[in-house]
Amino acid sequence: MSQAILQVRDISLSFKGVKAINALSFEVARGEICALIGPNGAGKSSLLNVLNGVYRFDAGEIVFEDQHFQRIDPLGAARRGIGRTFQNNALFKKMSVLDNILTGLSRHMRSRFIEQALGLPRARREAEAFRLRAQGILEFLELQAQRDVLVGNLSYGLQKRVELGRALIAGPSLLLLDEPMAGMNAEEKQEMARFVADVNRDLGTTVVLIEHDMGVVMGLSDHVVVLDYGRKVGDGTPAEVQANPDVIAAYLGVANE
Ligand SMILES: Nc1ncnc2c1ncn2[C@@H]1O[C@H](COP(=O)(O)OP(=O)(O)OP(=O)(O)O)[C@@H](O)[C@H]1O
Repeated sequence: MSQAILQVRDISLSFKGVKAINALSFEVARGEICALIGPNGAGKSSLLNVLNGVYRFDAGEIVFEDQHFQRIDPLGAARRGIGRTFQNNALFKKMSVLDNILTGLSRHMRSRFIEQALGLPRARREAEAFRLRAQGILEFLELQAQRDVLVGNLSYGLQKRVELGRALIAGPSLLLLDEPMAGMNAEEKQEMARFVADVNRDLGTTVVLIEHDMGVVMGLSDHVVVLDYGRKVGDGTPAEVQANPDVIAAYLGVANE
């Protein structure tokens, strides 16, 4: 088993001639928290969409768990252990917290719809196992008290936590988080950072996250990759990246203006 859980090799992606990602290569070590940073339009979300199979890349390859891919599809990515949350959360507001978390398993069900509808034994056993897993996630994320609350009635910070739970229930080995702290107040950010660190440490999940708050990035990540116009302009520890003149010019300088 290689040290790197993920290798991005020379990946390019264009939209009608606009290069969103340009010959990008970097590695994510197993067990680390890797932050992707860069100005708006740098290609960060596009990269997450490439990694979980939503966008088809034009060139290069992805190596995940030592397997080489020239193409990834969303179902295949989910089944191989790549989980994902989105920038604008896509929860079901009129469903309970528990049911929202259970929707994270829809791609992993073995029993067929007809077996579920008829309540056949395999479907019943599967449903029970999934409920137990959901219960474990609720406890881990300290959401037991909100188990039956409709998601639309929760605070924004708690909704983001439910979204994390929905991604976690499938037991991903690699979790992609698209701005998990966006729009949060300082307290909510701190709380979410704690949960991301707990997921990484206690569940052993490798995390790749996009984040704009430099304080959060520097405190939480083991590794930072900096993008600008679809290219990599920095790659190293938070301290190395902070001291890199190209990064300061491309991003940190701009952010500090
Ligand atoms: N579906 C799409 N169709 C056309 N162009 C797109 C699409 N998605 C992204 N782009 C373009 O690709 C480039 C990279 O965008 P992307 O959203 O990946 O950047 P980002 O770093 O995530 O930015 P932000 O921080 O604003 O979310 C931009 O020029 C964007 O306009």
